[in-house]
Amino acid sequence: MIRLAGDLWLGDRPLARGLDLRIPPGAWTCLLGASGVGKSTLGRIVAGLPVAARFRGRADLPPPGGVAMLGQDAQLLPWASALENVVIGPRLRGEAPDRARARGLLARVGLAGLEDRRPAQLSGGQRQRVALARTLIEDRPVVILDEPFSALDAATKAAMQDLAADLLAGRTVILITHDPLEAARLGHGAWAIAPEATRPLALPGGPIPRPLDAPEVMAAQTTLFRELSQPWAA
Ligand SMILES: Nc1ncnc2c1ncn2[C@@H]1O[C@H](COP(=O)(O)OP(=O)(O)OP(=O)(O)O)[C@@H](O)[C@H]1O
Repeated sequence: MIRLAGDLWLGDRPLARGLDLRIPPGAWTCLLGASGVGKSTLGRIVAGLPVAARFRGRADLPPPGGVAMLGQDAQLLPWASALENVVIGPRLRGEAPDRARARGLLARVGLAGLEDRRPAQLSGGQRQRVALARTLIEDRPVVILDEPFSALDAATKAAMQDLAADLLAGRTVILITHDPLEAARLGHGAWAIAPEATRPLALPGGPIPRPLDAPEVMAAQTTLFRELSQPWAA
């Protein structure tokens, strides 16, 4: 279980106090909360990446090298093909890239035949799928998704959510999102992070991805939206 219990500070200013995040293994946990409260920072702390903020408290984190991260912007190298972008991690580490596996992953994300395209020759959704394949090739037990679908149109977003739920099944996933519907579809658990406290949010049960139009998903979306719009009761 990944756990962060304590306070997050930026210089002499508290960002989020009273954090008590528990992230169970093998499940999807969503982090929601106002812009600037520190969600991406928490994701980066779990990933062992540098952050501007300081965390004070108890941190049970995955072992180094155990985390892969996918952000809102695919951050692909513009001059490299889709295939070369997928193998960029091994190449940067000086390892022999497994291009056959990269091709297989591109096929799994629906990009067979587009391996040689540059990012500028792909749609936004296709670029995010390349980034998802790049995340998958790392084969890490913990995956952090930092608003990975937020720039996509509604239909592409739903398709990417389905794909990610399928391909990341069984892993520990932290999904940072502003979208209550996304949390209602994909979360096994969810936390609302606010400056003064963190609290668990109620989600529907059952397997993910939950259907967009399931009554319990639509009801959860409304409840989450209301909860996140309320002034915080610490
Ligand atoms: N490199 C940096 N240097 C200084 N301050 C930073 C840096 N990166 C982030 N911050 C600040 O840290 C705080 C938390 O940022 P973070 O990106 O974690 O928030 P967030 O909750 O993910 O926001 P959003 O939902 O808008 O993405 C913000 O106030 C931000 O301005």
